[in-house]
Amino acid sequence: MDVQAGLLDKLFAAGHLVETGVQGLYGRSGVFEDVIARFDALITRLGGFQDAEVLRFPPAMPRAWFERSGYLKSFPNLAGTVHAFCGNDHDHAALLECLSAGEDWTGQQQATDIVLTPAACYPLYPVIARRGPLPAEGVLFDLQSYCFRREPSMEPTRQQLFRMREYVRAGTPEQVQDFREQWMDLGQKLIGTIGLPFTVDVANDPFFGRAGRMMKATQREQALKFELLVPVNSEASPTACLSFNYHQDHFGKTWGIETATGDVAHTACVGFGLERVALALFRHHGLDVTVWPDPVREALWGAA
Ligand SMILES: Nc1ncnc2c1ncn2[C@@H]1O[C@H](COP(=O)(O)OP(=O)(O)OP(=O)(O)O)[C@@H](O)[C@H]1O
Ligand SMILES: [Zn+2]
Repeated sequence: MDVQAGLLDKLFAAGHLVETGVQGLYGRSGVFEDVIARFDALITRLGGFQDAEVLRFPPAMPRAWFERSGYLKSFPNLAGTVHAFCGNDHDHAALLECLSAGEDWTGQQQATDIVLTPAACYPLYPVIARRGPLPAEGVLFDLQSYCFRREPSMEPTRQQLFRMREYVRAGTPEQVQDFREQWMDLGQKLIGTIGLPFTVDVANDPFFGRAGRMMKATQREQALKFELLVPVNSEASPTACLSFNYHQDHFGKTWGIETATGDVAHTACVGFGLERVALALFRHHGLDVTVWPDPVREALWGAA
């Protein structure tokens, strides 16, 4: 049974999400934002023992970094590029004419040197590489960004602009694998603390096209991606709220990141889908946060 066929409508009616007419592009209420901020802070408290370096990027990155990252090879359909008007007075007049005639005016737009960030960790790898070889203990970063993916959907959990909090580790294979193991435990503890039912399962990224089929199979065989899933839209297909990714030497090779001993660095990241966790909380504990179970309120807002 589809337990929450009307979840999106309920969220609109409660004012937690604000409709724009575009699927997956929503405004958020103050309460919704507060839930996100509290959950974000809970992650920080849980991860506080790690001494991660905090970095924040705007939700866009240099096109040159994006091109080199390999994203277009794997996910061309999800990418979002920033285009802008680069014309003269004549082109401006033509644009306005198209606009008022209800015709396509976007032919005037040209690609800029900026693209939208597809995952919070994408702008980080070139920055790590630029700093030179890693220290012997490796490095750990704390990131958060709005991310764009062109995947319009009626499911409130699949948005085109959403926030991802991440911890990203770079170092030796042992260091990054230990990190991922540790966060697979901590992630389950975290979601348990806020009273959500979950399962953890091996997963794959949505690699594009025929070549992508092979990559999906390999990723699963090698157990490079795990997801923590919570039923939100339906019990039958639970939603990935956290993901635990081991990239092996993919980004190390792409960006020339070296360990202290001169080997290609390995990387891993744990990603928290902030909107998805907030939506899971509303789905399971109700649309009114003041009546959420005491332990959940305590975990998010502290003791009353
Ligand atoms: N379209 C989206 N809307 C909201 N949150 C998302 C979306 N895509 C991913 N996320 C969140 O960001 C986290 C990290 O992104 P990741 O690339 O691992 O997701 P994903 O495996 O592509 O998700 P899915 O399999 O559902 O498409 C996910 O665990 C999820 O919580
Ligand atoms: Zn990542």
